[in-house]
Amino acid sequence: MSWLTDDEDDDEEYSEFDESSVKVRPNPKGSRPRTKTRPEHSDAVTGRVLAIDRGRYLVLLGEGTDDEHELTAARARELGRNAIATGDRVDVVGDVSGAEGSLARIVRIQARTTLLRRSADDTDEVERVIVANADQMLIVVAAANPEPRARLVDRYLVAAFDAGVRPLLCLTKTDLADPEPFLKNFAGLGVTVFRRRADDPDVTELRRELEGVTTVAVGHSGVGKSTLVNALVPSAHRATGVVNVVTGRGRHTSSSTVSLRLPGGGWIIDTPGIRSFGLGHVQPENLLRGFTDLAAVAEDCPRGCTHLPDAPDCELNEAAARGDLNPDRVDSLQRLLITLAG
Ligand SMILES: Nc1nc2c(ncn2[C@@H]2O[C@H](COP(=O)(O)OP(=O)(O)OP(=O)(O)O)[C@@H](O)[C@H]2O)c(=O)[nH]1
Ligand SMILES: [Zn+2]
Repeated sequence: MSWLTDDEDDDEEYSEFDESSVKVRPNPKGSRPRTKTRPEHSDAVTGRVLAIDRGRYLVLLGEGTDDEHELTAARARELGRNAIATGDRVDVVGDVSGAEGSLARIVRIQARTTLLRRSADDTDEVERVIVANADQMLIVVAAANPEPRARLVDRYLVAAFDAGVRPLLCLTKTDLADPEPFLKNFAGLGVTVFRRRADDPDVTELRRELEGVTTVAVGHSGVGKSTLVNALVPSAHRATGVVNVVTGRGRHTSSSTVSLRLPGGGWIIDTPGIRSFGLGHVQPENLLRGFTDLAAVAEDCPRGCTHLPDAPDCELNEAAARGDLNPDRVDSLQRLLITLAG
């Protein structure tokens, strides 16, 4: 069990092994090593972190080449407390053969395109990195059993927009309930929505949206995320053996974050159910990044404008009132801002 499971106690259990607990830094690039004495490691090779378990990193080298192979690595001391996340591109030295029993060393983390984080709770400024370099976040929600909660989806959306990751919404178990009333909550967001039922094997549409990019799948336990991932990646059961490669022990796969290659190219990173998705590290202004149309208008807002419905002279509210902006869209942003404030 790991910190990403649905059980908070496990969070503690894992934390002893978890090196991804770092203080918030205003500059995400601050996570790159900056020691003057850093050796060059000119022989280092770059790979993709597929999975992490107890201080061991499963790294894919030579991706897409004839020499593609996995290896297990530990972090070099010089990385200090800089967190390495699944999806990170890392520079590796030492025995990079991937041979049985070999252990390489990660000496550098390459600059990230995106970084998905969470805090333990909303007041906590200690953040944990969940996934690096994801292009998209597939938010999986069941139409019923468990009942969908707009607030939880809002929180995922906030995290995605903050991270600069494109959110997608997938409603599962549509055989159990009509998802449309729930989906009305998100109408103004312009998020692409997929509807799924496990008795329909066709995932072509969703697969097309995931091809060639890296998507992190998130969802509360029991929503049918594993069922969905297995439909997307038919060999997932074999491939999720990566966790066993890392630990050398049998371990239930859905208790750790794993990277799975999609048949048409691209990656899906499956995270176990996350119960708490603290947003203590998110700056409200960062949310606007996901709303480029609104961000342009908000440039004319007074300094420090909250953009909430009662904000004086807020250009978003005024433009919506004038009919220059879609009020649904402004509402959606405001709901997320309220989520963050509340
Ligand atoms: N009726 C119905 N049941 C489904 C559907 N998809 C999944 N289920 C069932 O829902 C339950 C949970 O599915 P999982 O795929 O294990 O859910 P999960 O989100 O991966 O849950 P964790 O493994 O706890 O993270 C299982 O009993 C599935 O058979 C669906 O489309 N319709
Ligand atoms: Zn404003």
